[in-house]
Amino acid sequence: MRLPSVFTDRRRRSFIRLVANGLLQSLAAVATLLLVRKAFDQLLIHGAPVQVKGLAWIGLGLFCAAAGLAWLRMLERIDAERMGQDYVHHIRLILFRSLSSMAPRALQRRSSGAVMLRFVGDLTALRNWVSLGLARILVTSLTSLVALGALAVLNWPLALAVGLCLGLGLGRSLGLGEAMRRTLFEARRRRSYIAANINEKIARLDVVQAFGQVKRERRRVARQSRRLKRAMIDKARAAGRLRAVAEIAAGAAGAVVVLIGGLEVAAGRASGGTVVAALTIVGLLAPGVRELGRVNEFYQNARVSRRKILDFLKTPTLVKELRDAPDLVPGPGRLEFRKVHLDKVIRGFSAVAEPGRRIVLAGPNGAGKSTLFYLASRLIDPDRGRILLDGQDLCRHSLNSVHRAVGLVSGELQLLRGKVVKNLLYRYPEASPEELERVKRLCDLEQVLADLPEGDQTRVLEGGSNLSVGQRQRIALARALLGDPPLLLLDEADANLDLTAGAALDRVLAQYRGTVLMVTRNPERILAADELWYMEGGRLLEAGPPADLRHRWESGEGAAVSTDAPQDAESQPPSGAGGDCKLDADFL
Ligand SMILES: Nc1ncnc2c1ncn2[C@@H]1O[C@H](COP(=O)(O)OP(=O)(O)OP(=O)(O)O)[C@@H](O)[C@H]1O
Repeated sequence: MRLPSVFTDRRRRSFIRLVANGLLQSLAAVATLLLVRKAFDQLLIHGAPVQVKGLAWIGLGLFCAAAGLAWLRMLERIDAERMGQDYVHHIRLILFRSLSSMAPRALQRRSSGAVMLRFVGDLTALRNWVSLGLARILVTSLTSLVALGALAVLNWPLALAVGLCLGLGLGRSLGLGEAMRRTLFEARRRRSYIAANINEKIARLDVVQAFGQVKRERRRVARQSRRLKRAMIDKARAAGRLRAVAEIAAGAAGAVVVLIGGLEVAAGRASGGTVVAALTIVGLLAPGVRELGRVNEFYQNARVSRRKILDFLKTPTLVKELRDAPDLVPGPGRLEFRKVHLDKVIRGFSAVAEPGRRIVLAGPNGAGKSTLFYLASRLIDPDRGRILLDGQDLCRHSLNSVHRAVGLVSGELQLLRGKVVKNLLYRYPEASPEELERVKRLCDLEQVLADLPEGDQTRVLEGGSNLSVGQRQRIALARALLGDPPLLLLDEADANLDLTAGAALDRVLAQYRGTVLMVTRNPERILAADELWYMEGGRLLEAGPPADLRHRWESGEGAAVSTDAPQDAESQPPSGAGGDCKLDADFL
């Protein structure tokens, strides 16, 4: 994978403008060179009367050249920023496209602080390199080459000496690049650690306080901050060295002009005006050369950022969207798992949920229930096997159409910042007002909304933190039901509901026409279901009407795998858990 080139699309225009700008700046520098030389050689001859009119014209010319240079540098800055910002905008969209198609579990492997650094720190580094680095190199090298060329026409030893000083300075600063890169890398590593830690503590401050670990966390941040401080100072030291080299190069260029210029004048090969003009040129080029010292810093920074961004873009998506995949056509909601495997979490799971059935998924912690929901809602694709909704393989249809067909409620899917109504409509923004009203009625949301200060216009904070857990769950349930998907997945959606809210959920279960797969710990709801699938270690061990299973388990009968769908060899319960296994009926 590669990042797009800087010089493509609209940025090419900025680049061409920068080249033209550099050439015009060179002309202004050459004009300055010639005017200064003329002033000192022809008009200010020692002992001759001062030619005020001629001097006035030269003064005006110098002013125009300086004003022109100032204007060109202003335009240079704007074009350079445009080129940098356009590039960063492009990369930001690539990053977000990649982020938004990542499976949540793949993203969770990275800390959110580190992910934020890709969007903030790394993009700033790329922008600095393009706007302040590349553009500066372009304009400064053009101006320097043309100005030194003009000086060479007047006196080549002077031009050669100035060119050598500046060139050696540049070479030395490039030589310091490796040390600069090392310190940059360390500073970024330290910044990433502290960002990840603080980011986590912002989200989990309640955990820190509830367990009385405030002091310890402060000490940890102090330690990380001290290390970051040291790394940043090392980085500043390396950057300082680079700048010092550029300063020395600019200063040395001035000194050699005086030295070689003096020798050339003494030898009669150069006029005093040429030497003064050469000094003026060094003065004009010096700021650009000093900035070139920073360019290396920008370059090294951008190199590390580029690597980090590429590394982030390589994060496996866990979900592959086929090119031109057709949309899934919603049907009555028949869900079938066919020998599904996923990374030792789900092992040869096969089962069928017939349309309109209410199925409870049960099993101990870590059995793979939530993972199965992730698979059925295509937040992950299986390694092997197929999942079919109304006979259509989820993996072979467009992601959007699959997400439309499946409503998922899970503690993992929190509310987003914005109004309640925005959250309700999030899954199906084009829903009609009638559809929204239908779902509000179905979920008995009126009472929940009446309790909120501004009804459905109430602002929800990040994660819904200003709402009670039950209120959040009821809004999340309505969000999942909007658009009437044929399949509803409820992952402990009733975990925090009071009696009224629980009754509202039961009404939804009674009235909803599609198929429901749910994880619940509520015994009445389990017994009211049409079927119970019991799983352990990613395998389906038992399936059947809940009352039958309870009866068998209470009578101490061993559980045998029994489901409509055939189980493959790997999906058979391991010895001791299959024909002989004694399932714990406590959850009933
Ligand atoms: N975000 C994740 N990334 C990687 N693996 C995960 C992730 N979440 C869960 N797992 C793994 O998947 C396995 C099944 O977890 P899952 O959450 O599906 O179980 P569960 O049956 O829903 O458990 P519980 O009843 O505790 O919610 C676990 O062993 C866990 O290690």
